[in-house]
This record gives sequence, structure tokens and C-alpha cells, in this order.
Amino acid sequence: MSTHIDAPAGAIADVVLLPGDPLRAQYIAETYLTKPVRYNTVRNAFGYTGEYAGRRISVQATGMGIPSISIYATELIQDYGVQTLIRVGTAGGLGPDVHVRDVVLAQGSTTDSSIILNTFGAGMYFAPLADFGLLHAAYDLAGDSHLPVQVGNVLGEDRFYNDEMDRHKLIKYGVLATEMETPALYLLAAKYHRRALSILTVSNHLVTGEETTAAERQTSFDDMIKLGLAVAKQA
Ligand SMILES: O=P(O)(O)O[C@H]1O[C@H](CO)[C@@H](O)[C@H]1O
Ligand SMILES: O=c1cc[nH]c(=O)[nH]1
Repeated sequence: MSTHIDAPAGAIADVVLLPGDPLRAQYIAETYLTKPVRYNTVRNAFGYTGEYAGRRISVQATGMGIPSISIYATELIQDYGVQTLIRVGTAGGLGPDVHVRDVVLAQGSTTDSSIILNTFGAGMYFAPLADFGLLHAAYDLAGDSHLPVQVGNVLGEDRFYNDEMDRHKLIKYGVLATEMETPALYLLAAKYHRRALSILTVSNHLVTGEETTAAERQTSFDDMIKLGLAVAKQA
């Protein structure tokens, strides 16, 4: 076991889907995996391993924000040897061409977090990027299933409530959507030479105020989850 994951060695697959919400982890495991076994309940950050189309896959809840996903991603990599990490999360729309229920593939992640500064020191602005192979596979698989996706830069924010940030400048520079974990996931993947991708569903729009109903949210979550599983199956 590791500090935050109470699973024996070998209980976690080499590819893991990472939702923030533990109940989304449970939903993915119970809806899509055959023979799912829950390997973690520490802090209710549920983790499951099962099979999807013959491929062994795990699903681990990460909680919200960079500190929380950093704990789970680091332990999955260091203590359980996980090679491929695919976040399946929600995001707030920013760009004018982004709408609720859209699926966004995070090619890169801009951030106001100090993790880049704390890793590289002043004057070096490392760009956290998705693994190109996973991104390419996700884009192709989405096309195969006629699921429109947007690909680009997302904001990985330190705060959910932040009325001091000028997001309009970021929108002018093409940032599509905002969420709270991707820069840490991509940074850790780079550090440990692992593969990572964030697939996001737009649940609300910060500029237009567009919202989803619970039923619509569920459908678009399913599109994202199925895409994440299809990418994981190939990984
Ligand atoms: O839906 P999840 O995966 O938790 O992701 C988004 O939702 C949370 C905020 O409500 C943050 O974790 C953000 O990144
Ligand atoms: O971080 C997030 C996630 C969903 N919606 C937002 O507005 N922000």
C-alpha cells in the first residue's frame, strides 16, 4: 500500500482513468468495467480495477485540485508502476466556440499554480503537454464514433472561485476551458516519463453562463468516459 491508497502490489492496472469525483469513479467501474474490484476506500477516494473489452483497467478518484491529484498520480506512478494516466474530468467553458456538453482534449495546460515555478525556478516557464500518442488516439477514436471534440490549451486553476483572475486575456489567446488538475498531471507525467491525457466535459460556461441539466451532464459524461476507456484499451 501507499500513504493514500490501500491496495496490495499488483492490484492496480498499468493504465488508470482519473476522475476527480469518487462517485464518478464508482459509476465508471460499475457501468463499464466487468468484474470491478474496489481496491481503495481511504478518504473515500475510491479506486477500482476491472476489465474493459478484455483490457485490465483501473479507475482512481483524485479529488479536486493540484495538491490532491499530485498525491494520487505520484503514488500510482511510484508505488504501483502505473504507465498511462487519463483524466476524465469536468471543465468550465471559456472560449466563444466552446459550449456545455462539448468534449475537450487538453493538448496543453496553462496555469496560475506555483508548481511550475517551484519545479524549475524563476525565469523558466515549462509547458505541461499531453502525450501526443494518447492525444492522437483520442482524436481519431472520437472521429470514429462521430463525437466532436475540441483540442487545445486549457487553464488549470488553483482556485475554483477566483474573481481576481483576468480570464478574458486567456480567452483572447485561445484558452478553451478551465479546470483544476491537468498541469500537475502533465508535469508529473513528464517528470516520471509516463503518458498522460486529460479528456474534459464542459459542464458550465464561465462567460455565457450556460449550464447543463443533470441528465445532459450524464450523457456528455458518458461520451467522455467511453472515449477515455477506448483510449485506455489501446494504451
Ligand atoms: O469534475 P472533476 O474531475 O472533479 O474536475 C473539475 O471539477 C472540480 C471543481 O468542481 C475540479 O476538480 C475541476 O477540475
Ligand atoms: O474547475 C472547474 C470545473 C468545472 N467548471 C468550472 O467552472 N471550473
